[in-house]
Amino acid sequence: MKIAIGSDHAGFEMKEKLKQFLADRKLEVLDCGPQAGDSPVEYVPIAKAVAQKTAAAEVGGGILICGTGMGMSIAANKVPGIRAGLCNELFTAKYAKSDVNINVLCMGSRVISQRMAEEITALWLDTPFTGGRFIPRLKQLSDLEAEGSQPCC
Ligand SMILES: O=P(O)(O)OC[C@H]1O[C@@H](O)[C@H](O)[C@@H]1O
Repeated sequence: MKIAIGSDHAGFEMKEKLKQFLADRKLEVLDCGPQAGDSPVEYVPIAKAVAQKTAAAEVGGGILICGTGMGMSIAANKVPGIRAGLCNELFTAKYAKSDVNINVLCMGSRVISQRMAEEITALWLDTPFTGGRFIPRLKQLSDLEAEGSQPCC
């Protein structure tokens, strides 16, 4: 499986180490930038690149890292087809995958350690989607996405 990854300047170092972590797990990595972390990088274009590649099924999933992971998750969720989840601890990571089947994992490099980021990434990769009662809930999410901001009442 191929994973797209991206960060802003705050997440650059964590991204670089996660690339190696993914490669060690025999995963192909598509780096959507940046190529250096020594100057400011806006998170929105990077989130857009990773999310669009994920939504287009060019990759099997995406990982985004900024200071908190919050901006990245909000930006990625603007792309149709994306279920991005901000996971800075293990419990959320497990259920974000089993129940919500998030296709983009977002983390905060100023919130968690590299070790925790790797544990969260492994849990996200290894936890299967439960399916069953969660499938109609995901359908409701995509229906809501299709509705957009049209007033319903
Ligand atoms: O380094 P500065 O610009 O202060 O902060 C960048 C972080 O602030 C938030 O937008 C994001 O989490 C981003 O990573």
